[in-house]
Amino acid sequence: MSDFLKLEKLTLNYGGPTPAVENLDFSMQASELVALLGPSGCGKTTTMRAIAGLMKPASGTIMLDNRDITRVPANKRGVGLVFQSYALFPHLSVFENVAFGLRLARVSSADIKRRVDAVLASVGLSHLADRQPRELSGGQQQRVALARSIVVEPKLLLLDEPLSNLDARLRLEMRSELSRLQDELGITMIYVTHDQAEALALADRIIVMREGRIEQSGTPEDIYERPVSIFVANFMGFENCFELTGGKLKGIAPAGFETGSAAGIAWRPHAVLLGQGAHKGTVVGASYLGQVVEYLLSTPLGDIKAEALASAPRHGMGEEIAFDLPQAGAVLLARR
Ligand SMILES: Nc1ncnc2c1ncn2[C@@H]1O[C@H](COP(=O)(O)OP(=O)(O)OP(=O)(O)O)[C@@H](O)[C@H]1O
Repeated sequence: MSDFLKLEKLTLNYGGPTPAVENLDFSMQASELVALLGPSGCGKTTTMRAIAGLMKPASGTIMLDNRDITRVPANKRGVGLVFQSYALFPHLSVFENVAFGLRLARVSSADIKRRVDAVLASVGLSHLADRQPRELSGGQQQRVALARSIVVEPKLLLLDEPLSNLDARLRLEMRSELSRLQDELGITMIYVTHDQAEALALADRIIVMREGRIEQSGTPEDIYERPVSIFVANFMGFENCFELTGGKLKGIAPAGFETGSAAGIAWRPHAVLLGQGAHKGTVVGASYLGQVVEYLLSTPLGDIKAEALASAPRHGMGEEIAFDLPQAGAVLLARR
């Protein structure tokens, strides 16, 4: 299968001493949903701007559907963009907001009616077609923005933190809605987020970016279970990440397993065994999280976060507890 979108050695510069994005290579297939994940400032939005045609690359090429679009104007690329601020036209109804792009393209009134009705139905807004944006909730406005981008049938839809203005419940609702739309319509999408849970829930593939470069690319399972570096592990909730020197953690060889040439090792809080093991730590923090209590231990290895069932006997501040960092649940990290 040939690549639907292919970025080759893409370098993007705002004129500063270091490029915002450097030598980026990635490709995706039609109908794939790729999440671009990474901390603030790593170059996610900049990459999207370049794909959308809002920014000229310093070097490199962008191919979309077998066509070099590197120098094609934004409005001729067939790329749709949805930002976190949905910027609807305040004086137009929901229907007219969604119809806007089709009117510009001089689509016939009958076709506009058919296409807008279909898209409004698919985002569950048919009953609100005559409302003005100010009469809608944040989530509904975001759905109008989404409908407006989908209705023009872009080859590629770019979503830049589209849910970040919504409250937690709406985010969840919209997340499953996006997932359903993606399945139903098979739109090729790139989804920018710095929320790992959102990326895991939505994406076929995740690309983790760091300082303008790709740190790791893989399926959600790859990224969540097999991070390649301390950076990715930290980002994916391995809150106990340690550098290894000569296979040892602070001079101590992790008991019972080979660390080989790994540069780091990591455990999630739930993988740390509390109440038994060769290590000792002092409780310096405890947070009740509902199902579990998360303890922060001060230990000779550094701070350790460990979880215990909330139903288990609680540990008090200042208490010394034994703990184990077992092989099961540890990941070895090839890079820092
Ligand atoms: N208009 C601009 N002018 C100059 N530098 C910029 C501009 N926009 C972004 N940058 C810089 O480019 C780098 C990448 O920024 P970008 O907005 O792509 O990051 P991001 O990963 O999308 O971050 P966030 O999650 O905060 O949106 C950062 O170092 C940022 O400071």
